[in-house]
Amino acid sequence: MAATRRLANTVAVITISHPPVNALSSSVRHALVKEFGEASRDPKVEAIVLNGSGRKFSAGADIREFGTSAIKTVSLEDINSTIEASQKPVVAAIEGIALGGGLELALACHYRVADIQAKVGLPEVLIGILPAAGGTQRLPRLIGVPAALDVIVRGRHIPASEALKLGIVDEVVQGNALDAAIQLARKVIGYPLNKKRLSTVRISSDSNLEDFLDTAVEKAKKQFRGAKAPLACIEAVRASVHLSYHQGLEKERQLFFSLWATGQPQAQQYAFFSEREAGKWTHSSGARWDTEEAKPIRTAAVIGLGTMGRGIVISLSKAKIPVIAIEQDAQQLEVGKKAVNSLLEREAEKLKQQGSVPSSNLGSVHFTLDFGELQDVDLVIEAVYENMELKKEIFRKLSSVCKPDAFLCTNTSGLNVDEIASVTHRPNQVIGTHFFSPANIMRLLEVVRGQQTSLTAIATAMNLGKKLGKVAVLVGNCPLFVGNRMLGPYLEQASYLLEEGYYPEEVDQAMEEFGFAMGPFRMMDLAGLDVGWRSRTEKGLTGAKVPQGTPARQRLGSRYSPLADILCESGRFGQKTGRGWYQYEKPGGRTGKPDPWVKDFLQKYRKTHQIKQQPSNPEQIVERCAFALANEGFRILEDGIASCPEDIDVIYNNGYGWPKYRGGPMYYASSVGLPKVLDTLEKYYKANPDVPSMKPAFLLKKLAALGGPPIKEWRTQVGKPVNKL
Ligand SMILES: CC/C=C\C/C=C/C(=O)SCCNC(=O)CCNC(=O)[C@H](O)C(C)(C)COP(=O)(O)OP(=O)(O)OC[C@H]1O[C@@H](n2cnc3c(N)ncnc32)[C@H](O)[C@@H]1OP(=O)(O)O
Repeated sequence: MAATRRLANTVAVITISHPPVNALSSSVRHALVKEFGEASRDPKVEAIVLNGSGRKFSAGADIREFGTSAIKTVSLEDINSTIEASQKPVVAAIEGIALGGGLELALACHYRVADIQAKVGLPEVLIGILPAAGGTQRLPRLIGVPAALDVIVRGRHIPASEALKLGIVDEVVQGNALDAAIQLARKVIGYPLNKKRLSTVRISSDSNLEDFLDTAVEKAKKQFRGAKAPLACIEAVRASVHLSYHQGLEKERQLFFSLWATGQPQAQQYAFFSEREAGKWTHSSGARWDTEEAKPIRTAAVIGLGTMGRGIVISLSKAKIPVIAIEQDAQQLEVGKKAVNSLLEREAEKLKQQGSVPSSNLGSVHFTLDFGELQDVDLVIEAVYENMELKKEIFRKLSSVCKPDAFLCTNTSGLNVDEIASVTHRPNQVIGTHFFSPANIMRLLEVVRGQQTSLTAIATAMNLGKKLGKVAVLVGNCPLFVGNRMLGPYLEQASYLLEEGYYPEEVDQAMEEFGFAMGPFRMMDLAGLDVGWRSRTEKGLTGAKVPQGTPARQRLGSRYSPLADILCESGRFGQKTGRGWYQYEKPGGRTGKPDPWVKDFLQKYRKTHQIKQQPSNPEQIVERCAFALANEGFRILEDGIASCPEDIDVIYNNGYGWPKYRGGPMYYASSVGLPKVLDTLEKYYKANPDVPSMKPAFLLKKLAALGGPPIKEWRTQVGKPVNKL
């Protein structure tokens, strides 16, 4: 049964029952109509309470129904209108979650009681739509336009205590929200309900409100670059100010359909489900997320307190895992300790504001220089800088100090996990955990499986990722893994574009208008140009190891751009030195301005090398950079380094600033059309046979020959996996 009804004296309790999250599917909506109708007609019933089974009110509309005929049967807003118009008081008992349509349903009730652990919100914007069951009209009428706009446009999950302050709920209880709701329902029998019907409330407008809404539009355009849903949300809320409730509803409905027509909701909903699928890893042996048991991680250690290590310590502490933090000398330990403690203070402050007690919600952090203290920890994460010899030295030590069943993780961004594991006595317990900077904020975790990594180690690392609130994606072991490997051809194209006549700010602007959080040159300046330079020097691509007589723009017979090397040779490492592809106000400065030095340097460089200049075409910038990414993604699938295109997209959406409303590079390729992607790459490669990264991948050709099947069918075409996963 999708909803059940029982009688508690004169109060009917209607319980939504659709595990795991009580999504308001067509069958639930039908059941609600039936149960609510019967309760309303039953003369023994004087009040009605609405709750959800499994201590969850509801996660809202069933997202899988969007775009299907099921969504057209029984509209949620019709149910909401019926509830609001009820002559008997209706109380929502909110436990766990009331999100999206779930909160819209609760807003139609006359009263709302929430359990202290509950979270409420209207997160539709995060899946590319707007609250379209009256939410954009009722919430501003309840809590005012500014507060409602913040809730709707940011889509955040609001803790019950804050919801009470905002006025979204009437009561928050420590104990049983259902009992409290029944009590309240009994108490209000016979009270007038008119003021409790939000659709009847009028919002008074003034010029300040108009200015506020106009500013919100400008802010949203900058903040959400290219995403349509936040702007539609603001338009809908604006309608609540100017229009009657019913006209506002009509506007909400129109905005919903116009958003749907942009294709952004489909991409964001694909991204939503892909994230959930990433947790359901499978292994070529047949083992899966639901057959392998993760070991509990009660204590952990982090080696190295640089930027990455600090973020990882905070992540573990926020997941209530006590951490031992190690540095190599007293001075570095002191610096790291200060930085970690200041971040922890900020976290504690946030917890206090949410009404939580920091000491019981943050794991303790103990700082030491002594590896001997690691003998009892369940898991260690090494986070020193990218140097194979240093990492091996640390893993040798860990192997002899840590208890035999402790897991040893390396936070490498691309080094060989097998080589690191080879110096230990327990390569089966060694696994890559590639965090993204800042590790306490970024959601992505690449879990890198080595040849000998055990299934238990995989299950444990994936589970730890979830516990840290991250999206963990299992990938195979190859140089640079998935995300950074794809970055290679992308950055290569960006550099070639500079050689051919563009400037860093033009390439960045095109990619940022496409929706990237940051264009390639801003990204390199932020990360530090010296990182790639060091790696290229080690590989003999630049510096003293390059054989005499090698042409400046060629390595091993392929095209090579030395631009970044030349910048580094001039001491331009990016933000940290105050100069890179841009100039900054000071070393460590954040605001980059186009640099006349770079312009002059590029002009001279092009002249020296007599490079043919391309006419300016921002579309070409996007095509070359985005298709280079996707092409490498196809190769990664062929190699068995990622198990499906969805995983690659999850990595790009959560770790590399790819715009979620474009789904990810593989989804984007699919939506542009694989034959077109293939054709563009083929033309480019024919004209530039010295750029092997743009040679169309075999899998791309195979899928394009099939006419570009939907992305969910690609998996079957990948062929026999190379068993890297
Ligand atoms: C025409 C009417 C138009 C508009 C009106 C209303 C619109 C809406 O309500 S849109 C939906 C708004 N709600 C959300 O965006 C919430 C989305 N869900 C979540 O944020 C999370 O799932 C959660 C906080 C509810 C639970 O998180 P967690 O405990 O970590 O579990 P999972 O995320 O793994 O989810 C478990 C399971 O449930 C599926 N699921 C979650 N929400 C929905 C949903 N709204 N519709 C359909 N399915 C949902 C999720 O995919 C997982 O299932 P699978 O493992 O099979 O994928």
